[in-house]
Amino acid sequence: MEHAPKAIDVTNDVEMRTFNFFTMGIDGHPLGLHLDMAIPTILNNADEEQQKDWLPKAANREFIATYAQTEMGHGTNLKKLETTATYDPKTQEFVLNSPTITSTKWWPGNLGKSSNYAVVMAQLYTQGKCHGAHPFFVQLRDLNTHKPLKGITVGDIGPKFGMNTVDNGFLQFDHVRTPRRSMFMKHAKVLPDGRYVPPVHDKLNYSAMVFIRAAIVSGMAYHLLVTSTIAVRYSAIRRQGEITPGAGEVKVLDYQTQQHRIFPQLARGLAFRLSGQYIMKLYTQTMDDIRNGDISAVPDLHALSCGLKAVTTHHAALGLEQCRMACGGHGYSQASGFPLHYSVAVGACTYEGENMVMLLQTARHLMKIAKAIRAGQSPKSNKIVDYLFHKGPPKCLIDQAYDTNYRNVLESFEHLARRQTLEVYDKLVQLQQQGRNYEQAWNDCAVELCKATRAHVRTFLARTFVEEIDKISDLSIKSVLQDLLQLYLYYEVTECATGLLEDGFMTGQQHKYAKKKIYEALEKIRPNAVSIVDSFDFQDRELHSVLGRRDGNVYENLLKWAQSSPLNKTDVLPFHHKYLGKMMEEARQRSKI
Ligand SMILES: CCCCCCCC/C=C\CCCCCCCCCC(=O)SCCNC(=O)CCNC(=O)[C@H](O)C(C)(C)COP(=O)(O)OP(=O)(O)OC[C@H]1O[C@@H](n2cnc3c(N)ncnc32)[C@H](O)[C@@H]1OP(=O)(O)O
Ligand SMILES: Cc1cc2nc3c(=O)[nH]c(=O)nc-3n(C[C@H](O)[C@H](O)[C@H](O)COP(=O)(O)OP(=O)(O)OC[C@H]3O[C@@H](n4cnc5c(N)ncnc54)[C@H](O)[C@@H]3O)c2cc1C
Repeated sequence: MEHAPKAIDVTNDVEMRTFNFFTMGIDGHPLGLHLDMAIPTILNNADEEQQKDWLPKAANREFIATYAQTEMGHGTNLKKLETTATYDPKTQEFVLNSPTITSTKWWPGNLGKSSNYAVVMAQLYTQGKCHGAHPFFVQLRDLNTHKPLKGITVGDIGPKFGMNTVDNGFLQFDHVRTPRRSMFMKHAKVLPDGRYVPPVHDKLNYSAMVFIRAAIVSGMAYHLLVTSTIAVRYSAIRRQGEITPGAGEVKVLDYQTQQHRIFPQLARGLAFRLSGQYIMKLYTQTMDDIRNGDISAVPDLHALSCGLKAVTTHHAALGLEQCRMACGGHGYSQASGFPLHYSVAVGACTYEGENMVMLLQTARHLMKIAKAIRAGQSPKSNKIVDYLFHKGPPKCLIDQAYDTNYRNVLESFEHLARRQTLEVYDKLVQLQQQGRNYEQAWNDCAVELCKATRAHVRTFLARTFVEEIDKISDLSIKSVLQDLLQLYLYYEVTECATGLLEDGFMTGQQHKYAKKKIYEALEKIRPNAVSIVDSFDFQDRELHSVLGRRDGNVYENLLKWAQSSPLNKTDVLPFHHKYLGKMMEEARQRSKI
């Protein structure tokens, strides 16, 4: 038939994701971990033969797999995972075991009820020696009955803060045997006789985590752009109060405070989107390099993905909350769509590496660079960190008339990142000279180390935003985006003003100048705000929001939404006369006596 709907191609990743997303919503679905973590693990950690066997079946959804790493007792410190996989050369099998309560796998998405396979991270023992955590591809449930296999205890961990459409689960192994070839063998291997062959880089097993950290950056852009769309649209129909007495009530979007609350979230959403594209490209390139035997970019990718993940999830959480509050009372209703987006987005501050831990990972990388700088070494043509080696201007120049492509603003961010990085490095060295060991000194500097990472990530986000806008050739689009860029950059200057003022780099006057540029940008963005968010072309079913409806018919639909609540199916609730009615009747009778 000419107009028959085309079937979804389940082997097409983008098509599948879009389909899942529209049919099952944003708070997760049974295939989430299968698509986002299990398949990437197969792609990057299975050897050729394993891929040939597992990948087509995974793409075709002949099984559903999850990523089971975190345990009840350990999520961050992977060295202390307790699940063991002990090789038995006699049978050429691994024996998987959960020796303690705290070794119970806990949290993996879709593990509870949906998955019948899992990528399981377990401490690998062979020939009496532990080689650290390695991934294994393990069948959990019978393919026909879906019952757990012998020796496996599996279930759901119960309701959570949000994402309750995902069956996050628990899992225990009681000496479960799995073939030798169920170990992912692209990097490390165990030979039939039990000899261990180490990988070229011992963190290559962690590539699925790196993938999600990179993906999260665009994910957070999505959440911010969606919620600022809701807030802008609602603020453009909500009228309350007057700016000019007697001139009638204004749209709340006309208040400067409202613009200052919402527009920076829009600008950050765009910034995250552009950096999200950058880091995904870097991820793909690095994985290609690894396939060709070049692992040199692995530390850079790890450092950038950890820092971006931590900063963007934190800012998304704060930004979403601003959008909610900008919608007043109705923002607190589920009809706004905010509770759903908020509870999904804040999960990302924790999963895939707790944010502080991620900031500190990037800081490790920064400290190596600081060491090289202090040793007088030259930069190594690394676009992301080379600026740290260069001396910038001694004073801030943001208020100079000629600031081609915001060079002066970028140099301010660079100055702060450089100063913070070198200062905390010097402190680390000094503490060690005073007798602290490295780990103690590190802990004493941890807050400042996190600040160094944030300053570095801010520099990266800002530079990427400037460079990407510069590439746009359509002048009408460019000019609108330049307004958002202006807002973004000066907003970030004020956000880190303490650091810029602290060493006298920026003056109080320049701080005032940055604020002036923010207010100027808000004014320029206001007339285009609704068109900007409309241009994202989100469908109403994506926003899940009565307030953010594209047609702006908020009030009549809010009433319909409330009337359709299950509580309103009957005028009088069935148990009214049994409890509250009875209570009031008895009270009335008593007061008559
Ligand atoms: C259009 C739709 C949009 C909708 C919106 C969607 C929004 C979201 C978008 C996408 C999300 C998809 C949904 C996903 C659902 C949720 C999934 C959640 C899954 C999980 O949470 S899985 C579990 C994640 N767990 C963790 O992240 C654990 C955190 N811990 C670690 O990573 C590590 O242990 C550590 C980094 C803390 C330290 O590692 P460790 O092994 O102990 O190593 P060290 O000895 O400390 O370090 C040695 C050395 O190695 C370096 N290193 C560590 N990790 C890596 C790595 N991955 N790559 C490269 N190098 C690494 C480390 O820095 C050290 O380096 P150095 O010695 O300094 O040189
Ligand atoms: C919604 C959701 C989905 C998840 N999905 C999965 C999944 O599919 N698969 C899976 O395997 N796991 C999953 N997880 C688990 C998740 O990856 C971990 O919870 C996360 O990595 C944090 O680890 P933790 O719980 O051990 O936190 P902890 O490490 O116990 O964190 C507690 C506090 O200690 C601090 N802390 C810990 N170590 C350090 C340190 N070295 N330095 C400074 N501070 C430190 C942290 O900053 C934090 O403030 C999921 C979690 C959530 C919330």
